[in-house]
Amino acid sequence: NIITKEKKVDLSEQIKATTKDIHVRAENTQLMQRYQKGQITLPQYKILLCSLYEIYKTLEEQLDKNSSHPAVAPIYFPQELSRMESLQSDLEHFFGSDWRKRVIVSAATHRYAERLRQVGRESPELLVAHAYTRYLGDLSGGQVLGKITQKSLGLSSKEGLSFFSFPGVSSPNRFKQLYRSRLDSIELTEEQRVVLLQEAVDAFEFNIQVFDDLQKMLSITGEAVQKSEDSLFKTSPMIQFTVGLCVALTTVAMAMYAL
Ligand code: HEM
Repeated sequence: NIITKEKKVDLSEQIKATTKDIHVRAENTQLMQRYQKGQITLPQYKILLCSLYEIYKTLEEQLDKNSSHPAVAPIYFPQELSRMESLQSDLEHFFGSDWRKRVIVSAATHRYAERLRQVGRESPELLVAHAYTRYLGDLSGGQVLGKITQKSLGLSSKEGLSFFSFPGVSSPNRFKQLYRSRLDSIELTEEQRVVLLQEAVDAFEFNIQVFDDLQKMLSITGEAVQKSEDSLFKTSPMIQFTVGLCVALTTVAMAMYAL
């Protein structure tokens, strides 16, 4: 009828408006704050790369599998956007040729990847929300983050930073425009649209949890190093008890032997 045929709000505008608040939350996570201040260290960056690898590997596997799905096809740009290979070469740069054995992934990253697989299996149109959240982010704030990373890590060349460069995209702004027009061309029922917008918020939430997990892992690793240094001088109560027991038993045994 006439009412439903009235001009609909574009999906690209709706998705941006719906994720505005959670974007601010993502920017304000401790990890992103430290990042922006140029306080990211090499161990921190390496661990972030591991998570990004797991996320993009899964996202791109699911996009490839569903590339002819009517909702996915318009936003399927493997040549221009695919990050898997660039992450592989960055990981190889920082970890060496045995990088595959050294990739460690946090629990939140596993949950994110699990959601991507589930969506790919059960409702591929929701992959649009995930692709939007990562790729448009990379083409926006990601460009500034690339420069910050190079500076923070004191890298003289672009080596190890291929994640941030998109050789197939000559103008990120123009590409973002194209991407938005493709988003707007996707046909969705009203219900699918509502669910997709929520999935975009969830996609940001998954990213926030990954950042929080990494932040925790890093402070624990920091503390763990400190603790293991301390423990060279302090023995645990259990060991103290065991040593005490051995001494006591030896004393008793020696006393019995002497008798
Ligand atoms: C330090 C952290 C971040 C900074 C400084 C930052 C900055 C920006 C900036 C300047 C834009 C362009 C806004 C515009 O074109 O109007 C943008 C867009 C975007 N960012 Fe971020 N961002 C950060 C983190 C993130 C994270 C963690 C995600 C998601 C994982 C994300 C996802 C996006 C998306 C999807 C867009 C496109 C919005 C649209 O045009 O529809 N950003 N960001």
